[in-house]
Formats: sequence, structure tokens, C-alpha cells
Amino acid sequence: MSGEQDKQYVIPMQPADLVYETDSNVQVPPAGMISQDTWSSPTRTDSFPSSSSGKLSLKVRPATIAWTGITYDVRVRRTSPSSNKSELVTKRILDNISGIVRPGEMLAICGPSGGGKTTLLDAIAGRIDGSKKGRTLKGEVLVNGDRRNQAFSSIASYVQQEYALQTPFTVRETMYYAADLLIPHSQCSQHERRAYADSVIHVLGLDSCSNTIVGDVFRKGLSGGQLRRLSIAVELVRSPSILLLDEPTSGLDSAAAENIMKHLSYLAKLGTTVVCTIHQPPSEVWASFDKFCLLSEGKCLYFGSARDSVEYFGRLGHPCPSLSNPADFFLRLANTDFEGHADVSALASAFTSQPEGMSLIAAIGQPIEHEVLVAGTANGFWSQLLTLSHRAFFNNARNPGIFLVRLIMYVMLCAMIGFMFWKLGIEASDINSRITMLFYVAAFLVFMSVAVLPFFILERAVFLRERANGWYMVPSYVLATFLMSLPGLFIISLISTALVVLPSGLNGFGIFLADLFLSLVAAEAFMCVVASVVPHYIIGIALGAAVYGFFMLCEGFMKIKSDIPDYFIWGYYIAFHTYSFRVFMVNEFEPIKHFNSLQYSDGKAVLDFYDMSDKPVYKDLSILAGYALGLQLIFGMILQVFHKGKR
Ligand SMILES: Nc1ncnc2c1ncn2[C@@H]1O[C@H](COP(=O)(O)OP(=O)(O)OP(=O)(O)O)[C@@H](O)[C@H]1O
Repeated sequence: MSGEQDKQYVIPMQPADLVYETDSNVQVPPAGMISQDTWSSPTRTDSFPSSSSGKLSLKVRPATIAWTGITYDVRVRRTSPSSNKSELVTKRILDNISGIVRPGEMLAICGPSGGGKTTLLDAIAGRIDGSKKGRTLKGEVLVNGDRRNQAFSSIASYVQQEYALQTPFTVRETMYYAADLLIPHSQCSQHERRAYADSVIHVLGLDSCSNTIVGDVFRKGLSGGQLRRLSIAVELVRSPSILLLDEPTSGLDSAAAENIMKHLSYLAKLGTTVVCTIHQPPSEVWASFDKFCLLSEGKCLYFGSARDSVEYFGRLGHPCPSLSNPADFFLRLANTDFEGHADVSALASAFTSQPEGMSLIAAIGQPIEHEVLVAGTANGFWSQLLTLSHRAFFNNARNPGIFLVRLIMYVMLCAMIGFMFWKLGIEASDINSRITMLFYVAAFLVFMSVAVLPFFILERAVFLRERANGWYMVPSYVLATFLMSLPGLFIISLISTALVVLPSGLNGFGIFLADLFLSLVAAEAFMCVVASVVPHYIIGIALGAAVYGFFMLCEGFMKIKSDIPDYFIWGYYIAFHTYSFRVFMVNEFEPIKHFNSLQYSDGKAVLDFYDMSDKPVYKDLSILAGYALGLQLIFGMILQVFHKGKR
């Protein structure tokens, strides 16, 4: 290992010239204390811990990232202007793009809207699925000279443009969960991890809102700029070797944008390799870039030192006017949507023959002496399970859309059922009341699980971000979310059962409760599967409603089993509503020995008519439990195979 690899890069902290709101408890050491070998960490007088060495250290493993010949084509449908017919054409999104960024450097990928910045960043991060039909992705991405592999997600963090954070948590809680997932527990105690997270909060100027929740449609939380800083902060927790950011300053005011970029530049100086896309950097931000890449129409017009770029374009006949922001000038040259742009194709081909273009290719080919990076998450399965379970429990409990709103819906509906079917007796009309009521319970209470789908889709965005950045394994996530959904569902089932069974005088409280609980668990698992396959929650709600509608039709109430047409009988068997409804019916009617009815003398006669005699409830309950587990397994497999964060 080289000397550089041995360096321990400690907590990224604020550079001396940055101004953040400071917590009175935080003492930031003077800049002179910072040395390349041991970066001093900010110390909290009240709670900042000290490990055995007196400071908490997380190692940044230096990583050089290079990409060569990145070319991305997609087949798109266009209407031909001559024939006015729609035809498939190949659109080149990226055209033979190369680049290299070393530890300690910050690259800005700039260019006009639609120039290919995000696509290039995604290609570098391995987030484009080139195997999809109609797409061709060529080129190579090298990390420390080796082809990018599984280890990439364990050393690189990608901060996407859209926020994907769990809404009920405060900034501090969000950061603590990130620290618990991303910092190896073998290296740091919880106290140390939290202190580290606090220091990142401080560095990103989030102290003043550390106790503010992220916020959602129910409750106002962080502002857009604070959300963006938190999105960056969570990814900084593990001190990534490579930090990729898509438009980190979009939506921020100029002071916040400048602070973020200064901080990123500072991180680069600590050894992180920073690559970000940025639409139009103001001059203060421009000054913080080491390297600059200008893209237009998917072509590279320049890649190299940001400082030398003005001289480069001047040499090609495009002198930057004095006192103007070079970034603004370059963007005007590159923006082909408006008047005054340069010949982009000529600039792109000129670059390859200029010394800057040739030295770039030569630099990519040079051997790199760095340690080999190894794949893996920071912590093992059980540790992830514990953290994710803790987080999922409080997320469910505090997210009104997941628990409270549903609880209120169930309470209101079940209270209405209870009062509608008040004290059922043994008259003929009571038989009908019982059956319709049980159908309603089995069908509609399950149906209401559709309401949770939009929240599952929001959760999916969080999962995608975290999984793509290598935070944890899919099984620990699926198991944690499944286990932690159970307490809430049990409370909903218990209250609903009490509100339905007690006023109406139904039989078998315990079996009713078990049946409703398992039906809701199965329904929730089904919704997880739906949420994992649909692109948008509106489609998910439509799909869920359609499937449930069909299952209700087949569950043995609308038509008894023997009357269901052959072409729909499979629906009777696959609908978990069938088993749910049957348990409700058997549980209710089996104990009733007499009815004042000519049609049904007792409960068994009702069950005979509905073809439900001799169906043990424990067997149907086991089938429901099997459904819940089977659907969770399918959910996990879909996440594992299809949700890798690629587009
Ligand atoms: N899969 C795809 N199919 C069709 N077109 C695509 C696909 N992916 C990207 N594009 C197109 O490629 C171009 C570059 O998109 P990209 O998002 O990379 O631009 P950008 O430079 O990041 O723009 P902005 O600054 O507006 O975000 C756009 O015209 C976009 O529509």
C-alpha cells in the first residue's frame, strides 16, 4: 500500500473560510490544526465522544475514476417531416465521451439543458441499463484502473436530483439512521457514529433545522434547499471515495449553492473524488472546480483543467470577454437552442486533436497504484435488520398515511358496520345479514389496503436510492419492513374486530381477529408487490382495485363455488379473499345450532349451501399466512432483480 492509502481522512469538517451557523457546543479547530495526515475533528464539549485514539476516524480509500468511449444510443419514435409517418430512429445521447478524475479533484460536468449531463453521470455510476431493448451503451468505466464492479456501490455515493427521504424523521434522526447503516459498527460505537453524524449536520449548515422533520403532504418540513443539503449529508456519512452529484445546487439560492460547492471542494481536498453535473454555475461556484467538462448534444467540447479552459477556447477562436463568467460564456457557445452558439460538432472534433484531448486519453491509459476495492455493505445482515426494523417501526408509526389515516378509516367503517348489524338474532333475515356483513368485511376491509399504495411508492424511491448506493441488502430491508408492518396491522385488526364483533354479537372473537389480521397482512404484501411493479401510484391503485374486484367476484359469495363458471374457477382458488371469507363464515355459522328459518335450520345448513362445510379454519388461516409470506418473497425477488437503481 502506498503512503497515500494509509492516510486516515477524518470527519469532513468545515474549511476555515466557510461560514455556517454554528452550534455553541461545537468547537471547530482553527485551520492550522488541520494537516494532511490527521485531520482533527470538531469536538463537542457535551457529547462528542472520543474513541481510544482520541478521535473518530473513517478511512477514505482513494479512488480514481475514468471513463472512456462512452457512447449511448436509444431508439426513439419520431414523425418524419417528409412522409408525416412515425418511424423508429436512433438518437445518440452520448457520443464517445472520455474523462478521468483523481482523488482530490472535483469535476463539473456543465452544458445546456438536454446536453447529456445526467445521462453521463448515470453512465459513470452504472445506472443505465444498456441491455434494455432499443438501447446501446458502449464504453468502459474504470475505478483505480479496474473495470467498475460490485465494489463500486460500496465506495461511491450518488446524490440524485430528486429528494428521496423518509418524511416523518427529523434531520438528526435521518442522519443517525444513515450513520447506523453506513458506518461499520465494528469500528465505531453508536455514540461515536452519532457524533460523526452531528458533525456532518454541522458541516452542511443543518444545525438550525436538525430537529425539523423532512415533511410531507400532511406536515410542512424542510425547505427545498435544506432537503438538498440533507440529501447530500446522508451520503457523506460514510465518507465515500467517489461522490457523484446530479445538479447539487439546483433550487438553492446563490449563498447556499456557493456553500455547498465550497464544501464539496473541501471534501475533494480531503481525498474524495467528486463529480457533479451543474447546469450553469455562478462565477463564485465556477472558481471551486478543478476540472471542467462541457457537453452539448451529447458531445464533449472540452474536458480538462477548469483554469485552462478560457485559454483553450480562446485558442480555438472563442475568447471569453473580460469580466464575464467563463461558465456563462461557455454555455452560450454550447447552447444550440438559441442564437449565438458555436459550431458544436466542429468544437467536439477539434477537442480530440488538441493537446488537451490527447493528454486526456494518455492519462486514462496510465497505470494507477491504489488498493483493490472490495464489495460489501458496511454492516452485516442482522445489524442492518435491527437498524432497518427500528427505522421502519417509527416510520410506520409516525407516517399518518401509513398508520393513522388508515386506523381512522377502519375505525369509522367498522363502527358503522357494528351499528348497522346491531345484535344479530336467529331470524331468517339475520342469516342474510350475517353473510352480507362477512362478505363486506372480507372484501372491503381488505380493499382499503389500496390506500397505502402511494406511500409504498414513496418508500420505493427511498429504497432505490439506498440500495443503489449500497446501504444494505434486499433481504434485510424486506424482512424489516414486513416485520414492522405487523404491529400496526394488528392494532387495526384488533380495534376493527372489537367494533364489528361486539356490537353485532358475532361468534369467535379470536378467530375473527386472526382472520382479519392475516387477511390484512396478505393484502399489504400484495400491495408491496403491486408497488414494486408499477411505474406510478395511479396505475398501482387501478391495478390493485381491478385485482381485488376480481377476487371479490370469485370468493364464493356472489356465486357459490359450484356455480362459478369453469373459466373463472381458478380465480376462486387464487383469491386469498376465498380463504378469508370462508374462515369468517365457518367461524360464525358452525356454532349456531338453530335458526327460525325454513331454508336453513342451523349454521351447518348455511355452510353446506355455500360449499364451506368441513373446511377447518386453521387450514385456511395457514393458507392466508402462506400468501403473506409468499407475496413478501415475490416482493423481495422483484426488488432484488429489477430494482437496482438503473434507468
Ligand atoms: N432513454 C431515453 N430515451 C430517449 N431520450 C433520452 C433517454 N435518456 C435521455 N434522453 C434524452 O437525452 C438528452 C439528454 O438528457 P439528460 O437528462 O442527460 O440532459 P441534461 O443535460 O442532464 O439536461 P438537464 O440539465 O435539463 O437536466 C435529452 O434530450 C433526453 O430527452
